[in-house]
Formats: sequence, C-alpha cells, structure tokens
Amino acid sequence: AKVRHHKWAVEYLFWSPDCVEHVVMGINGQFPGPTIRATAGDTIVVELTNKLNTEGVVIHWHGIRQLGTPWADGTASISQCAINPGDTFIYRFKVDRPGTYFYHGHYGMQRSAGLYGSLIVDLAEGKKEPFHYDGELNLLLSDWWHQSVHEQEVGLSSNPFRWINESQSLLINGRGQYNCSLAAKYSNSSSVPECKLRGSEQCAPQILHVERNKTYRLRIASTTALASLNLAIGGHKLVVVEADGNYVQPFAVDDMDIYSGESYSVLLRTDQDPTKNYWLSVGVRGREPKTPQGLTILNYKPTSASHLPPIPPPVTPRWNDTDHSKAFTNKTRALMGSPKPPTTSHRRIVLLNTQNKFDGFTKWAINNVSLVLPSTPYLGSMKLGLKGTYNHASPPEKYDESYDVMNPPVNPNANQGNGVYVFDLNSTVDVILQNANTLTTGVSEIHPWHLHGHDFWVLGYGDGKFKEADVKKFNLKNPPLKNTAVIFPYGWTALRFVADNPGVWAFHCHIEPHLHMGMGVVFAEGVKKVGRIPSSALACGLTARMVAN
Ligand SMILES: O=C1O[C@H]([C@@H](O)CO)C(O)=C1O
Repeated sequence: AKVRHHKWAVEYLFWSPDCVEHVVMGINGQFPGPTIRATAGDTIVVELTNKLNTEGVVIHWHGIRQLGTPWADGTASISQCAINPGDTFIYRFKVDRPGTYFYHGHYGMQRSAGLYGSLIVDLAEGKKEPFHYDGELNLLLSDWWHQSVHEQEVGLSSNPFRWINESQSLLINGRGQYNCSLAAKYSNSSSVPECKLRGSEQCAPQILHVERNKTYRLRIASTTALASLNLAIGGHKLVVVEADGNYVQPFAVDDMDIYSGESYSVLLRTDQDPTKNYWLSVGVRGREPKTPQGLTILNYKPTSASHLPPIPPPVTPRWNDTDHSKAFTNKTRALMGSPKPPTTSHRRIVLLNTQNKFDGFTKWAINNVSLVLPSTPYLGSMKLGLKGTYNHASPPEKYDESYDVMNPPVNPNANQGNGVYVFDLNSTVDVILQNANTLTTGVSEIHPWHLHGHDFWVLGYGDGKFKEADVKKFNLKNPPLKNTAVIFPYGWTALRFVADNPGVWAFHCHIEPHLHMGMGVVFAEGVKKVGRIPSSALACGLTARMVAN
C-alpha cells in the first residue's frame, strides 16, 4: 500500500464552465479539482491550504467511511473546524475499498460554488473485478448557476424567501454550454445558436473517444446542487455494475437516473456503426426542466469527433414520470455474495421530511426540527464531554401518527435544533425516511439522503405513509449497499446500517440548498472510542480553549 501525497490550494478562479465567465471555487488553478486516483489500502494525504482569503473551507471525501479517522470526514461543525484563510489542514485517511467516489466542499454552499472533483479507488493488486472492461471513462456531473453562491445563500435565508430556481446549465466534467447548443441544428424550436467551439475552450465538451467492439467502464458520479439527472447514450445500452462503491447484480438499461450524491459504474459496449458518433445526454428529472440538457459526444475512432451524430440527442424521460425512476431504482440489487444485512435491528427511527416555516423563514425540518449547526464541532465536543455546545436532549425518533403526509402541514411552524441521535456502538439501526407534501398543495419533492461514515442497505421503497406491516416487505435477501438513497415524492425509503464506526456523522439531503435550509440530522456512536483528534481540527468554538490549555 502506498501513501499518496497531494498539496492543494483552494482558491477562487475566473472560469467559464458554460462559456459564460464567472467565479468558481477551484483547486490548484483547476476546475473541477484534480482527480485523486489510488489503490484500495492506500493512504491519501491532502495538505489543503485555504487561499480563499475571507472564508473558511473543508473538504468531504464522499463515500469514504473514514474508519478510525472521523476527524478527516471534512464536515464543518461536525467533524472539524473550518480551515481558516491562510491555514493548512492535513487530511490523512485510508481508502479501504475500491470504487467510484468524489470529494466536495461541505461548508455553507461551497459545493455549489464548484468545489468538487473525482476520487477513484482501484482494486488492490491481485484482485479481480467481477466484470471485464478494456477502457475507462470518467464523468463527474454537476449543475451550474450564474448567480453567485453568496447571493443564493442570502436568498434562501431571507424573508421573503428567494428560491435559487433551476440551474442555468448542466456540466459534464465541469463543461457545459449556456449561450449555444451543440445540438442546435436538430431542434426546431430552439432559439440558441449552434456552438462554434474550437475545442480548447473551458466550456468545450470533453469528447469521449472509444474504439469499436470494446467494453468501457463509465464511472459516473453526481455532485449536483439540486438536479436529479437522467443519462443516456444514443444507440447504446448501459449495464449497471457498481453503485456508491458497491457491486450490484448487472442490469441493462437504455437510460439511467443518478441523484446528487450517487455514483455508478456502467459498462458500455461499443458495438454500433463506427463511422458515426453518438450523443451522451444528461437531463433533469423530478423538477420541471428549465435547464437544457448537458451534452457530449461518444466518438468512435478513427471517425472525426467533429462529425455531429446523425440523430438528435436521446430525449430525457418526462420530468414527472416517477414510475420510470422507480423502475430504475428498484432494479438495483446487491451482487450475489455481497454482505447481507442483519435480519433484525435494535432501534428504528422514523424521519418525517417536511418543508416548514421558522419565524417566517422557509425551512426544511426533520420530525419538525430544522438543523442549525453549532459553532463548536460535535466530534471534539462529544469526545471531550463539553456541555452546552449543542442540544443534549435526544431528537425525536418519530412523528405524530395523525400527520397527513399527502397535504401541506396544518401547523407549518418548525423548531430549530442540533441534537444528536446517539447509537450504541455496533448496534443495528433502521431509518425510515418518510416524505410528505411541501408547503404547496399537490407538491412533494425528491430528496437523495446521504449518510457519512457508513454504507446502508436499502431495504425497500413504498408509497404513502410507512406502516408496521411494510416491515414484512423488506428485502433482506439482496438489498443494495449504498451511501445515498432517494425518497420519492409522497413515499418512504427504509434503510438499515450497523453503527460500527466511532465518530459523529452527518445524515442529510444531498440537495445543497435543502441542507442549508436545515434538512439534515446528526448521528453518533462510540465517540469515547475515537482516537486522538488532531488539534488542528479543534481550533474553534469551545474546543479551541481546551487546545489552548
Ligand atoms: O426548497 C425549495 O423551495 C422551493 C419551493 O418549494 C418554494 O419556492 C423548491 O422548489 C424547493 O426545492
């Protein structure tokens, strides 16, 4: 096993992700940040210097469990203090399992500002993937706004509330086209002109070059702020083989959904006419798509990449065709031989997701509590037994049974809080995520929930209110292991995990403005067993005083 050392500077850059120049949060002069590549068992060291001048920063390694290093999880107010301007923090952690991952900012809305990149862990030497492939292509998907993240944040926390609305563009590896379209000539209604790109522009699509009759592994991760996406490649099938770093029973689809926080590997067989090129398209699901598709080209060598595909890009399924999304999601099953969940759990918590008001401000709340992070990070507070840094009462384990999930809340007023769900170390926990109607009649939204520090088994999805009888329908045979799972509109999702990783862990909606509006909870287990926390992670709030003494 190797130690892979990286020296990074986070800074604002002028950049044109979608051919319009704005400011992005980049790393070492690059947007997206550099790809980290490692082998399972390696140790990754990132020496991160904050060159933002007027704001703190942290980076979360999404999908890496941080076994034994909970202080390296990169969540401001939870695992560490934000790194101050000019300071350097050293992230040091082991990548114990192969898979497709990514990293991103986890302070304020810095992910929306562009602070992200890919993290790919190869199999340890001598080990074999359960599938064959000849080549690899990497796609990191995101959405992009022209309004600055600071303006977005202020709008979300203003009264009256100002929603960020839909993004201006979708980016594939940080590249999209706003004022023009690669596929303008196929569109009869489009008012945008054909893009005239030379290929060297920051917004020029990254062409996917392939050879005929080969199998490619596409590694796809979504770090969108808001959008749920659907990806398709004209004329080609996609065979899904990995989800969130875990192997799945392979299944073939014409198009696939990917929610923010998810990652997949799909196999692509280049078995089509090699004298042509093909569109790869990415479109918005679950919200009325006011954002044009993200596009790039699958180019068969030696055909010229400038030959536009003869047929229009794949049409994204209708945004509100939830059955299509459910059909895809329900196909995901763990690969035979994968670890199975314990057959029973020690504790079940039910988390109602609602949009609420607090003092006139629009919020999201979980069991009527909207999360406000404390100024002293939990990990240090809890390890050192500090009092008064967060709500010590246990947050609610369920919601009022009479609550009508099909209608807007009768009493829309939520509380604010920052209590912790503390689990017995090594206990098995079930979480039922219960969706509901927003403040608007007839609206329930998609929320992809991401758990830090663990994978969970997805035991099932259902419509309406979760009932005790639904337990009988749990899939205990081959539930997929994931770190992010969606709740569908007006539905529930059941998860099971083993609380075996001493630390304090965020569990939240991966839609960044929703988390900003309070849509998250905090889990903890075995904190007394956590090793020595580096003092650089404790340099704020009440823990700073302990370090000073
Ligand atoms: O949090 C949100 O707020 C808006 C809308 O509900 C109110 O404008 C929206 O679509 C969200 O996802």
